[in-house]
Amino acid sequence: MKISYLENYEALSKKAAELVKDEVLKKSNLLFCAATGNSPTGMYAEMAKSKALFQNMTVVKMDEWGIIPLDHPDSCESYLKKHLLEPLEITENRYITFVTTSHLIEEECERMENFIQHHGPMDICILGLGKNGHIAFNEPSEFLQPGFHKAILAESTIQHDPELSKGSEPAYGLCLGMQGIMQSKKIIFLITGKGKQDAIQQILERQISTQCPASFLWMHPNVECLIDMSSLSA
Ligand SMILES: O=C(O)[C@H](O)[C@@H](O)[C@H](O)[C@H](O)COP(=O)(O)O
Repeated sequence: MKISYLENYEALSKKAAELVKDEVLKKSNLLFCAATGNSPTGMYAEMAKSKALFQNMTVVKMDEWGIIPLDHPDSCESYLKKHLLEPLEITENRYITFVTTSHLIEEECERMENFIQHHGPMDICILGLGKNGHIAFNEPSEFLQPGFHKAILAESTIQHDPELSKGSEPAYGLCLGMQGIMQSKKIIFLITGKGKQDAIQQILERQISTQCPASFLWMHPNVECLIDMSSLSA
């Protein structure tokens, strides 16, 4: 994992967008797996300034909350539409998505896993760091899951949106598994935001543990980890 320290969020966003631009110039039809959340928002805005470069890129949604519908303003779907698909003019046929409705979970996980097996691996996978060390919704646990799966969300993850706890079953999400992440050709790992010092420290200790799924990124040969220095003390 190559670690770069950036002065602030803006610098991190610019650097991350530059890294993607370098890749799209080498291969225009990138398969781009997109995280949501605060970490990549600035990076996507930077990419939108050069949207002509991304005419052939296919975007894959990395994860989605259960319980809330896709058209809910807090869904990953709504986020991607607003921050990535519309600004970059990614057409419907270049966007791979899924629903999280309870009776379709198994089917959707299988469909996404098949997509990855047939069209993958991802050329670029964008990851953010959860406060508890999660990547996508791969939460700290005794075991991690390789495939696209339903994940029961940790308490710190649910705090993102109280609506997620409204259903009759534990709050869940669907997400790309550890194998899909680890097989990506390049990973851009964005570390920014408050309350992440413990997770950052665990990563920097270079000890690989299922209790910090992000620590597995040390085993990947091509990870650009960008750390916003303000998150080291926030
Ligand atoms: O939101 C997602 O798509 C990811 O599943 C999630 O892993 C996220 O990257 C982290 O929780 C960090 O979230 P922030 O970027 O909002 O800090």
